Order: sequence, then structure tokens, then C-alpha cells
Amino acid sequence: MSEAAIIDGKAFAAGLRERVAKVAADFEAQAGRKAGLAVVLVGEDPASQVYVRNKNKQTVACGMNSFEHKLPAETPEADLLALVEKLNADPAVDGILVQLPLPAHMNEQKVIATINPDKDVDGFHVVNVGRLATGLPGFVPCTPLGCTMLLKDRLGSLSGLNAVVIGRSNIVGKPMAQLLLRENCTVTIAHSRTQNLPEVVRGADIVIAAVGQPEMVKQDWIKPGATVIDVGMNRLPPPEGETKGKLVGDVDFAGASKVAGSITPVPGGVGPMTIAVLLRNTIVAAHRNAGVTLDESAV
Ligand SMILES: Nc1nc2c(c(=O)[nH]1)N[C@@H](CN(C=O)c1ccc(C(=O)N[C@@H](CCC(=O)O)C(=O)O)cc1)CN2
Repeated sequence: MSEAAIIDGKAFAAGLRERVAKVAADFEAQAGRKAGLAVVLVGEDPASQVYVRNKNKQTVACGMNSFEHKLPAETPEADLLALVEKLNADPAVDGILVQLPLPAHMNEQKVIATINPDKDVDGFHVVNVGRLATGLPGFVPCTPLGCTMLLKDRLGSLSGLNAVVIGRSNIVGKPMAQLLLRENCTVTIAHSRTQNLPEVVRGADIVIAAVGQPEMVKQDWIKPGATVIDVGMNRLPPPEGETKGKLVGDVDFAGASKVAGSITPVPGGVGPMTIAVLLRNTIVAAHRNAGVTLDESAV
């Protein structure tokens, strides 16, 4: 049996950023200003600090303005809400992203609900959730939209394929299922109470693993030739004498690669798509906010 083809998310993301940069330059010429993304970080979570730094660097590299707001972990929720309101009213800001997770004393839903849905480039606001569910134009969460782009690039049409999404989070599992439905897949959402999960997954032409359990999906769960998208990012405990553990996904990559037709690695698969799609959503938001025409399907 031949090994699965590797879906190179890092390379695809680089191509998407190039397309965004071209569209951002055209936008600046037409609108007479740069598109702008505001990113808010509350606290000092080390992983979040890295993601926010990368968002800032990649936004600027694409020719857009990046407005970074860093607040101490103990900031009162009301202050964060006031900042979001200020960004809602700022015409230089096309997209607003509040980095998650927030400190425990803050209500994430309340914060997201304060963002203007037309600047909600994360696609987390209930208005955008509703738009996705009803087929209206809005913003779609970056990670699942990135997975869909990788799938369509690999498979072309997804119509009629059986897709199993393992995980039902608001950020990945549920929007992922909606996007696959939009592509005319037959979609199953599996979760911790699903019975006979291996058997359910064995029926899938497309497997999306977004469950947060290191290497849970095993070789014998995969239908031969299936396309496997691993959204998991789990840091294993460091080996003795070392400080950093290995980063693994939710799929046993070595095993699944022996059976799957194609598979995303971790790192270098879905992860890099998250920020590239954020930049894509931001340039789309800028066009909509400024009333400048854009063929959104081309970016
Ligand atoms: N407001 C948001 N918060 C969070 C989101 C989000 O989409 N919006 N997603 C994640 C974190 N995230 C971006 O914010 C993110 C995660 C992972 C990657 C990535 O490129 N991962 C690399 C590996 C990185 C490593 O070595 O640690 C990969 O998979 O190759 C980018 C962005 C939670 N919060």
C-alpha cells in the first residue's frame, strides 16, 4: 500500500498570503488607504503572544495596517468592552480580533457579541454564525475555512462525499460541518458521546479531527484513500532532560499515512492556514466596509 500524499498547508498558506498582498495593494490604490486589522491580546499566555506577533508581522507583510492592543491579564471586562467599542467606531479598522482564550474573569461570548459583525474577521459573532448556517454572506471562522480550502485544492468537488467531523466546538467543529454541508457533503458530527466512533470514521471519505486528544484517530479507523485533515495541536510532555515536548495532532500520523489518500501534518498543515485566512477575511472586510468591489471567490 502506498503512503498518503502530504497536504502542505504551509505552502498553501504562503500562496494565499501572496494573493492577499496583491488584493491589498489594489485596495489601497482604489480606496486611498490601507486595510487595517486590530488584534487585542489580554494577558501573557505564551502561545497567544506568539500567534499575535505572527498575525502582526504577516498583516504588515501583506501591505495592511496592524493595530496591536495588549492589555494586562487583570484588566476589567468593562475596559476590554470599551476598547472593542472604540475599534468598532474607528474607520481605519476593518477587522477586529480578540485573541482567545481570555482570562477566566472575562465572558468570551459577551466580548465577541460586542464586536461589530461586519468587522468580526474571526467569524465568531452569532450574527456570522447565523449567516453561515443560512447561506448568507458573512465571515467564516479561519481554521475551518482554511481546512475547506485545502480540501477543495486536493479533491476539487466535495459533492456527495461522506465527511465525519470529530469535535463539536463553536470555533472549529460546528462551522466545519456547515462548510462541508455547503459543499454538498453528507456530514456526520461525532463527539465524546458518539457510539462506535472507529466504525463511524471508517465510513468517511473526509475525516476532520478537531477533538484535542493527542493521536486519538488510529490507522484502522481510516477508510483506504480517505482525506484526513488534522486540526489538533497537542504538546506532548517533554522527554527527560528536555524542556519542550513534541507537537502532535489528533491523528496517529504515522499509522494513518499508511491508509489515507492524503493527510495534513502537524505542524505545517492546518495551523498556518489560520492566520493566512484571517488576512483574507480582513481584506474582504475592507472591501465591504469601503464599498469597493471584489471577486471574493478569487482570494
Ligand atoms: N481569536 C482567535 N483566537 C484563537 C484562534 C483564532 O482563530 N481566533 N485560533 C487559535 C490560535 N491560532 C490563532 O490565533 C493559531 C494556532 C496555530 C497556528 C499555527 O500556525 N500552528 C503551527 C504550529 C505552531 C507551533 O509550533 O506551536 C502549525 O500547526 O504548523 C496559528 C494560529 C486559538 N486562539
